[in-house]
Amino acid sequence: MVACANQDPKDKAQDEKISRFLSGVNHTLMFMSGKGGVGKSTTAVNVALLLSEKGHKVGLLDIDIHGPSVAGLLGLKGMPINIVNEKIQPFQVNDNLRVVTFQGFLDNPDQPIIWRGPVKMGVILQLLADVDWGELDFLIIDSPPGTGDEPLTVAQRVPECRAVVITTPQEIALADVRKSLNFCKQTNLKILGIIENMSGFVCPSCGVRHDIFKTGGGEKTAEQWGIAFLGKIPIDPGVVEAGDLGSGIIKTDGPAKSCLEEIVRRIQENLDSATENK
Ligand SMILES: Nc1ncnc2c1ncn2[C@@H]1O[C@H](COP(=O)(O)OP(=O)(O)OP(=O)(O)O)[C@@H](O)[C@H]1O
Repeated sequence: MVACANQDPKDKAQDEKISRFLSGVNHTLMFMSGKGGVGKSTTAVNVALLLSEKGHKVGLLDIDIHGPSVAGLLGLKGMPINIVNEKIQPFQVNDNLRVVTFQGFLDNPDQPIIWRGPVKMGVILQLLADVDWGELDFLIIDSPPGTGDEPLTVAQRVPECRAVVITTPQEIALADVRKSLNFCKQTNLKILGIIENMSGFVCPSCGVRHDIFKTGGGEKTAEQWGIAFLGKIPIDPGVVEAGDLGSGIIKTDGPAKSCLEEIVRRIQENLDSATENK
């Protein structure tokens, strides 16, 4: 059930502000998942890094208020937030990648955020409306798992946004993904496609493949729902290492890197054909 309140005049002004601030952004993608821990932030961060390495201007916005991971995955823990003329200045990670995460506002990153919905929504709206992104080819939004205030705010306030849904292949994750897909339908959030993460593991010592969380569930779900399948990423210890070091998958040479490169290619292809068919 989607509980959408009637639009308040204040909302209209806020919406205008959001579209003004995002007017220089070509594509906005929200990375979502039904279940926690399926690798949504890892995928979002690495897709952003790979796009930026290809020369695209990329913004990465972490709207996971309770468990932000983007700063850690990029090795940026403790980065301060810079505000100039009341506009949040994104942190420059490389020539083409700029990042904003709520973590930058916290003095102590280990302090839990204990807020109710309206306060949280105010912060998310501020992260959408007050960041000085400038011109971007891609804005990638990393949302927390599930269908709460954070993805709902983006779905309602950023009409040009498209969802990229991450899942692992086993039924317990797919059951929650179906909720995410229904959420997209009910909020009219366009879906760019599904990514299946942690899809099989090839033992580096003996070369035998083990489908630890099964395989193919994300692809099958995409087929059943008539949604694009963007690709599979295997379990790769290099991904964990890159995440813990904050270095990004770009610096690894395991099997996940080539799969992510292929996924980035499909994301671009699908966006191009979506734009042509507009
Ligand atoms: N393909 C993979 N192979 C191995 N480990 C992975 C893979 N994808 C993600 N991981 C690891 O799984 C853990 C969880 O990943 P991540 O934080 O990206 O998940 P999430 O879905 O964003 O979680 P949250 O519920 O906090 O939003 C991390 O330690 C990450 O390194």
